[in-house]
Amino acid sequence: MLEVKDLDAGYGALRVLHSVSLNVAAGEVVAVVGSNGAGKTTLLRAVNGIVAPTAGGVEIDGHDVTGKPTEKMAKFGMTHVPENRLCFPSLTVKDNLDLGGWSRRGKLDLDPVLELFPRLKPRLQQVCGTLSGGEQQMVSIGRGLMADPKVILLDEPSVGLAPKVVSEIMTVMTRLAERGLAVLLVEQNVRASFKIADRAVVMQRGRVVLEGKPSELVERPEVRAAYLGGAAAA
Ligand SMILES: Nc1ncnc2c1ncn2[C@@H]1O[C@H](COP(=O)(O)OP(=O)(O)OP(=O)(O)O)[C@@H](O)[C@H]1O
Repeated sequence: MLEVKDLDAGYGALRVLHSVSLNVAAGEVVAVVGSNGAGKTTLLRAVNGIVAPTAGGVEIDGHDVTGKPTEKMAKFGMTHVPENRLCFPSLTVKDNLDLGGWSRRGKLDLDPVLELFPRLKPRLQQVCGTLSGGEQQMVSIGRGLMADPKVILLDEPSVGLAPKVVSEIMTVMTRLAERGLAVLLVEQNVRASFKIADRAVVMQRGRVVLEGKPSELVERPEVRAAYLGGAAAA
C-alpha cells in the first residue's frame, strides 16, 4: 500500500534522511523508532510531502505521490496525524472532526470514528480546548480518519499520556489495521509500539539501521540497550 524508496530529505543545507526505504501493507502496523533527532518526524513529513524529498520516491497503491501537496495526498488516501495534537481549541469536537473530512467525497460519517473512540460521543458539543490530553489526541486521530484514508501516518500519538490512555491509543492502531489501513507509527514509546506493531524499523542519524518483527528486534542487545532500558519488552 505504502512504498517508500531511497528517500532523501532535509532542511536547506541540512540533509536529514539518507536513502530511507520501507513499506507498509494494507492491514499492517509498522513502527518507526529511534533516538531524538534520528529523523523520524522528518520521515513522516517527507512521506506526506510537507518536506520536499530531494531524492527517492513515495508510492501509494502503485501511484507516485512523491512531494505532492497535502490535498493531493489526501485524495490518494494518505493522512498525517502530526505530533502536536491538531485540535482547534475553541471549536467543538464535532466541528474539529468535520474539518478532517474536507477532502472526502460524499457525506461525512462520524460513526466509524465514534466507534473507535466512544469517549468522544458524549463530548461532541464540548470545545476541544477543555478536553483531557488523551481525548484531544483521540480528536486529532479522529480528524485524520474522517478523510477515510488508506494510509495513516502518526507521529508520537502516545507522548505525554497516562499508561492506560497509551494502551487505549495502541489498541486503536490495531483496530485501524483490522479495518485494512496501512499504519505507519512513529513512537518514542518503544515498548508500547512493539506490543502492537507487525514490523518495526529502527532509525539512526537519518538511516534505517534495523528492520524486523518486534519479537526479533527485542532480542538484539543494541535495541535493548538503547530503547528498552537493557531488558526485553514485557
Ligand atoms: N524545521 C526544521 N528546520 C531545520 N532543521 C530541522 C527542522 N526540523 C527538524 N530538524 C532537524 O532534523 C533532524 C531530525 O529531526 P526530527 O524531528 O526529524 O527527528 P526525530 O527522530 O523525530 O526526533 P524526536 O524523537 O526528538 O522528535 C534534527 O537534527 C533536527 O534538528
